[in-house]
Amino acid sequence: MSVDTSTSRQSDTATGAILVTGANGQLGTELQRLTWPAGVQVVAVDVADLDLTDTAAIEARVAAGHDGQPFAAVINGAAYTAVDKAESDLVTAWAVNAMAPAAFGKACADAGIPLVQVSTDYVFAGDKAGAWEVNDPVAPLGVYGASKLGGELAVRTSGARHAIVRTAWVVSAHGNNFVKTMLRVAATNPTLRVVDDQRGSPTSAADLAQALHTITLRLIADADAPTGTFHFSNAGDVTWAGFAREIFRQSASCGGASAEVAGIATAEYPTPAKRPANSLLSHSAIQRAYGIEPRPWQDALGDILNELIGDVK
Ligand SMILES: NC(=O)C1=CN([C@@H]2O[C@H](COP(=O)(O)OP(=O)(O)OC[C@H]3O[C@@H](n4cnc5c(N)ncnc54)[C@H](OP(=O)(O)O)[C@@H]3O)[C@@H](O)[C@H]2O)C=CC1
Ligand SMILES: Cc1cn([C@H]2C[C@H](O)[C@@H](COP(=O)(O)OP(=O)(O)O[C@H]3O[C@@H](C)C(=O)[C@@H](O)[C@H]3O)O2)c(=O)[nH]c1=O
Ligand SMILES: [Mg+2]
Repeated sequence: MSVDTSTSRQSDTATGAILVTGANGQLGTELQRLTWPAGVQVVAVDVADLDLTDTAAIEARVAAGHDGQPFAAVINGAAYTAVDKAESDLVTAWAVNAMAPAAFGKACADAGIPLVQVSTDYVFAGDKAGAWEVNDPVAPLGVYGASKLGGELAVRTSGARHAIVRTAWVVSAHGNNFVKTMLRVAATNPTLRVVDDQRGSPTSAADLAQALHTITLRLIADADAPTGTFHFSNAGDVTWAGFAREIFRQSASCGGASAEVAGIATAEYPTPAKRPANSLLSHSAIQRAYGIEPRPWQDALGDILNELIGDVK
C-alpha cells in the first residue's frame, strides 16, 4: 500500500501567528528581520502594546489570539535586562522576568500552544571549570539572574509545552550591548579597562533568532518536538577583555574605532551586581535535540561590525 506523504507532510507545516515580545529589543528586532515561512506571521509587541508588568493583560492578549485564530506559539523575548539596576529595582525585575513568564505559561497552557522562553547564563554561579550543561545546578548571584530563574521555574511548572533557551552575552548592531558600548567609549578614550577574569560565550542576536526560529517552527508543527531546557550561544569562549580586543581588532581593520584594552580584575571594576566568573554554555542539548551547531563568535561579530561600520576583514 502506498502512503500519501504529501498529506502527512502538510500536517508538519507550521502556520499561524506567533506572538513575540520585546519587539524593540535586540532579539525581537532580529526575529522580525528573519524570513518566516508563508502562512506564518510574527506579531511583535513592546511595552506600549503590552506591558508585561500587567499579568491580566498578558493572559487576555494570548487568549484573544490574532485575526480570529488562536496564536500558534509565543516567544517571550522581552526582559528586564539592566543587570545592575535590577539590584535596587527588585520588584520590577521580578514582575517582568518571573511573573510575566508565569502569566505566559498559564495562558499558553490554557490555549494549548507552545511557549519559547529566553533565559540567561546568569542563572549559574560561574564556579565551574568547563561549560555549563542544561541540568547543572543553578545558583544566581544577583537579582537579574534570580528573577530570570523564577521565570524558568514558572514556565517549567505551567503545564505549557515549552522550550527554555538560555543564552549569554547577546550583541547586535542595534540596542544596548557590549559591542556598541566599546565602540562608543573608544571614540573618546585611548585605553579601556575591561575585566579579564569573567569568561563566557558572546552571542549574536541574529544567530539566536535563527535558532529560536528553528525551535519554534518545530514546536508548532510537531507535537512531539523536543521540549525542556536548551543552551544557545555562539561557539567558543573569551573574557570580556578578550572580547573587547577582538572587537577593536576587527573594527580597526575597516576604519572603525579602536582602543587599547587593559585587562583588569573584577575587584577593580566594582558594580552593584555580582557576575559569574565562568558562564560558558554547553551546546550538547540543542545539538542533540535540534541539530543546531552555532558558528564561532568571532564570525558572528564580523557580521555585526559589517552592519555597524562596513567591510570587516
Ligand atoms: N542582552 C543580553 O546580553 C542577554 C539577554 N538574555 C535574554 O535574552 C532575551 C532578549 O534580550 P535582549 O533582546 O538582549 O534584551 P533587550 O534589553 O535588548 O530588550 C528587552 C526588551 O524587553 C522590553 N521590556 C522590558 N520591560 C518591559 C515591559 N514591562 N513590558 C514590555 N516589554 C518590556 C524592552 O522594552 P523597552 O526597551 O521599551 O524597555 C525591550 O524591548 C531576554 O530574555 C534576556 O533576558 C540572556 C542572556 C544575555
Ligand atoms: C563598559 C565596561 C564593562 N566592563 C565589564 C562589566 C561587566 O563585567 C562586563 C560586561 O558589561 P555589560 O554591562 O555588558 O554586562 P552585563 O550587562 O552584565 O551583561 C549581561 O547582560 C545580561 C542581560 C545577561 O543575560 C548576560 O548574559 C550578560 O550579557 O564588562 C568593564 O570591565 N569595563 C568597561 O568599560
Ligand atoms: Mg548590560
